[in-house]
Order: sequence, then C-alpha cells, then structure tokens
Amino acid sequence: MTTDAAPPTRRAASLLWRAAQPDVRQLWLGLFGLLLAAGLDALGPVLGKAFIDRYLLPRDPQLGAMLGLLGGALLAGCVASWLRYVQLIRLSGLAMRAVQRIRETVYGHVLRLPMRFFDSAITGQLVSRVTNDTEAVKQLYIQVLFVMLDSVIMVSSLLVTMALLNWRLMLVVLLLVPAVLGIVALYRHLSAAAVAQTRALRSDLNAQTAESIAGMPVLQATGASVAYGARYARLNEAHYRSRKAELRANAWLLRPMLDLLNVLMLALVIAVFGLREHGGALGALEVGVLYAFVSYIGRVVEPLVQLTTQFSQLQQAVVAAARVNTLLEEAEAERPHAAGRVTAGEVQLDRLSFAYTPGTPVLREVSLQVQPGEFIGIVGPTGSGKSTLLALLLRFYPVPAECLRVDGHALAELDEAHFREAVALVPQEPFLLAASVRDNIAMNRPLSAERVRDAARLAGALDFIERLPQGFDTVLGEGGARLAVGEKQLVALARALAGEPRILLLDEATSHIDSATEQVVQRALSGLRGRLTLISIAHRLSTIREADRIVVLNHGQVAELGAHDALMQREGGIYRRMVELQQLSSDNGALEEERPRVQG
Ligand SMILES: Nc1ncnc2c1ncn2[C@@H]1O[C@H](COP(=O)(O)OP(=O)(O)OP(=O)(O)O)[C@@H](O)[C@H]1O
Repeated sequence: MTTDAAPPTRRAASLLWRAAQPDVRQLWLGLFGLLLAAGLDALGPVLGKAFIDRYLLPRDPQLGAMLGLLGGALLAGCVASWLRYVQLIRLSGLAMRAVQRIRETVYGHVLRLPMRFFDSAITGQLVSRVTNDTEAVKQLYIQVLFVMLDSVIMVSSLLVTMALLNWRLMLVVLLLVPAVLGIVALYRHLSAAAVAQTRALRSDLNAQTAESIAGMPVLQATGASVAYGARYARLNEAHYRSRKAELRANAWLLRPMLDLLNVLMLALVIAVFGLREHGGALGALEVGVLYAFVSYIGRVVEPLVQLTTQFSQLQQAVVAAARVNTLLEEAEAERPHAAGRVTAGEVQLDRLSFAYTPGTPVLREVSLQVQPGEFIGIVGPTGSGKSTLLALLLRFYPVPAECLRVDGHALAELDEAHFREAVALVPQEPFLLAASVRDNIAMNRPLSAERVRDAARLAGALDFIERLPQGFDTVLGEGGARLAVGEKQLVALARALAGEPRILLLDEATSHIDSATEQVVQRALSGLRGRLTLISIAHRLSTIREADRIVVLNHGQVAELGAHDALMQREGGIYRRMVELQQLSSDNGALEEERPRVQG
C-alpha cells in the first residue's frame, strides 16, 4: 500500500505491479525471451571478431568456416529480432489487459466512493482519470516492460560480453552509463515543472469542457460563451507554453547530447586502444577486439538513447499512473453485508447533528420518531438542512449509530443491497440515462415488464409514456433530453416505486410539475399512504398539506412539528407564514393572469 506522500514513481510502480499480477507468468516468459534476444545480439560481434581474427587478417580463407561464422551471425540476428517481436506482442497484450483491468477497477471504484468525495470532485478531472490517465498507464507498461527492460537487459549483456573480450575497454564504455544518467537527471530537473504543469493544465481544459457542456443552457442564456471561450483560450495558451518548455528541454538535451556522446565514446575507445603501453602496429587479435567494441558501442548507445528519448513520455505516464493509484486508494464508502433488514419503515432520529465542514453545523440535535407508514412533510427556508437530512437517511454520510436508526437498527447494521431496495429517493433534479424509458425505470434491476408498468401507473406516468412514439421502448436523449421536466420527475418517481420500497424519500419532487400533473402525483401518493413511510421535502406546500405531520426546519433545528391544521393555528408560526406567503403569491399570479392586457 502506497500513500499520497510516496513519490510518484513508487505509486506508479505499485499500480503496475498489482495490475500485472494475473499475467505474471507471461511477464516472466517475456523477460526470458528478451534475455535470450540480448544474448543473441551480443553474439554477432563476437562471431565477427572471430571472422576477422582467424581468417581475414591472417589471410587464411577457409570458405566453409567463414560461411559458417557469417551464417551464424545472420541467424543470431534474425532469431534475436524474431524473439523481440514475439515479446513485444506478448508484453503489449499484457499491458493492454492490465490497462483494461485498471480502467474497470477505477470506474468501479469511483462508483463506490462516498458522497463526501464528490462534494469536492471535478467531473472533468475524474473523467480524465478514468480515460486519459489509464491510457497513459498503457504507454507506461509498454515502455517499462518493453523499451526499458529490453534496453537494460541489452546494455547489461553487452557489457558482460565486452568484459569477457577486454575488461579495460569495457570500463571505458561503462563511462557511458553515468554520463547518460547525468543527462537524464539534468533533463528531469529542467523539465519536471513543465511536465507537471502541462498535465495540470490539460486536466483543467478537460474540466472546463465538461463543465461547459453540462451547463450549456445557463452558459448560453447568460451570454457567458464569449467569456468562457476567452478563459479556455487562456488555459490553452498556457498549456501550449508549458508543453513548449518541455519540448525545448527534450530537443536540446536528449537526442543531440546522446549522439555527441556516441561519437566521443568511439574516439575515446580508439584513443585508449592506440595508447596502450605496447602500442605500435595492431596485432591480428586486437583488430578483432576493436571491431567488436566499435559495433558494441553503437548497440549500447541505442538502447540508452531509447531510454532517454522516451523519458519525457515516461515521466508523464508515471505522473498519470500515480494519480490513478491515488484515486484507487481513496477509501470506498462502507457497504456492509449485515443481517439488518428494513421491514416496517420506522425511522428514529435522536439528537442528530451534522456538519459538512467541522465547526459549521447544518443539522443541530434533530429528534423525530417516524412511525411505519407515516407521511412526513419537511419544509423550511432554503439552506435549513432539508436535503441534508435525506442524504443522511440515505447513508451518504456517516452519522453516529445512536442518532439515526431504521426499524431499530443503526444504518451500519443494515445490509447494503437490501437497504438500497428498501429506501428509495426521488431527487430534486431527476437524473435520467440516455436509454429507454423501461431501462430508466428498471435501472438494471431484474424487474418484470409488468412491474415496470405498474410502477409507471402508480407514479401517474403511464399516460404520457404510452403517448411516446415507442412507449416504454422510446429511447430518451442524454439526461432524458426528450422529456419535459415534469415528465422526467414522473419517470424518477416510477423508478423509485418499481423497487417496492419501505421508505420513500421525495426531495421537492413535485416542484417542477404543473398543477394538473401534481394532482396525478398527489393521487398516486395518497394511494401509497400507509403502505410505505413517506418523507417528502416540499417547496410547494400544498403537496404536504395532507401529511400526518409536518417538520419545519429552521437553521438546522426542528422549529415546529405537527399536522397542517395544528401548525396553522400558531400565531406568527413559520409554517403559517410560509403558507400565507405562498397563497399571496399564487393569488397575485392568478390576478396577473386575469388582468386584461393593455395594448400599446
Ligand atoms: N455537499 C455539501 N458540502 C458542504 N456544504 C453543503 C453541502 N450540501 C449542502 N451544504 C450546505 O448545507 C446547508 C444546508 O443545505 P441543504 O441542501 O441541506 O438545505 P435545504 O434546506 O435542502 O436547501 P434547499 O431548500 O435550498 O434545497 C447549506 O448551507 C448548504 O450550503
């Protein structure tokens, strides 16, 4: 387990290692194949050396043996290439499978994160984490598994072969390694800030795109498109500059410096060779060694160049993988498999207090005993904590066990799958999928067509659904784009009822419905009375007039509690004032409509 404080490389390595676990056998096979290929590669110059030393310089042509050596070198080269090709396929496959697993894991993990996480999460960034960052992890796999491992194996095997041929010259070549590492360290130092900034800016670009699309109606209606366009252009420009800074360090540091190093190394080896204590004419044996070394230097430099030129990509991929790992380590919401069941639908709040941010309480010592089958209305000024109360009942945020009990059980004692069936929500903003009406009601639950239809009828949605071109099979646009807001809410209500819940929570679910549709919903809800516990937040007070009891929340506290008639008796009571205000405004609305229009 790595933590957020661990360096990105460690976090990235931890992710890669975990994701590769199921294919670890393939990984070892791949490694073995690469080792073999490197050995065969090292063999070529050794055979070349023998060719020169034994037959070429002594002018001793033995056709059979010479052809054998040449053929051997050719065969070794061919087999090494083939082996490398096979490993590339094997390891790329492994990388893609691992990334497929990572992507699924990340998506599944995001679905299980606690609501608290989403309070501060930015949609675009999360999307980018699940798609772009996991794609970058694939690059990392291919690079780490293939380019890097292959290069390291290749360099090591070449150095071993060189040591066997002439260890002093090998030491000279060995100087390449610290020189290259020095260049990489310098590159890293010069480009790290730019690399991190580029990624952060790309993430901001994604976030703004996602935000703009989600809020398009508001954006266009407020004429904010131009300002948003300008903001996007500024971000994009900053991204361009940061990327350019990164590429500049890449362009002058990596390839040209390494090519220069290659030339210097050749010169150095030849110089050392010429300056040996017993210099003078080259013996036949020594020419073979020089040939082998000259060809080895090229081969050592190439993988080092590979390692370094891909370094910037590698750095980006490491950052991406580390971020994916951090997201994966975000603690999931608790999903207990417990024995507790919601049977009757009794809810008990006992001095329940809650704060999103410590020190700023949103609910203060709320106590309430809701009987099974009771209809409770919740009203109160905006920000008084009504939605928060429902969020707590839905187990979106943890609360002390003794403060909130359902059918005598603390919420943590209730089995997750059962709890989600037994407690249903119709949210303030109905959320619909780009799928058929049937799928929107069933939401992947194994519900029969009759059950879906019954739920639609109960919710008062059947009439309009049957008027749609393909009835229940009509595919809605993204977010239910083809339906009116009131119709979306009816579908959301049908969805909630389809699970046959014991407790139904309505969060201002009727606020966007016209009066005629409201009558339909009211009838539906009256039909449900006594069959399930109904807790309904109401903005339009007429919808909870019939409630058994009405809770008036004010600044997170229960200010009033009682049936409509009782609350209306309270002189100067909050509820009574709210009702009177609403009556006044609806009377004004009616008057407005009746007033004859004056022309001109
Ligand atoms: N996820 C959150 N993180 C931090 N604060 C929040 C969060 N959700 C709500 N709040 C704050 O908690 C307080 C109560 O909000 P809540 O949505 O429960 O009120 P409400 O009575 O339902 O309001 P409304 O009628 O406007 O929906 C508000 O001050 C709000 O800003």
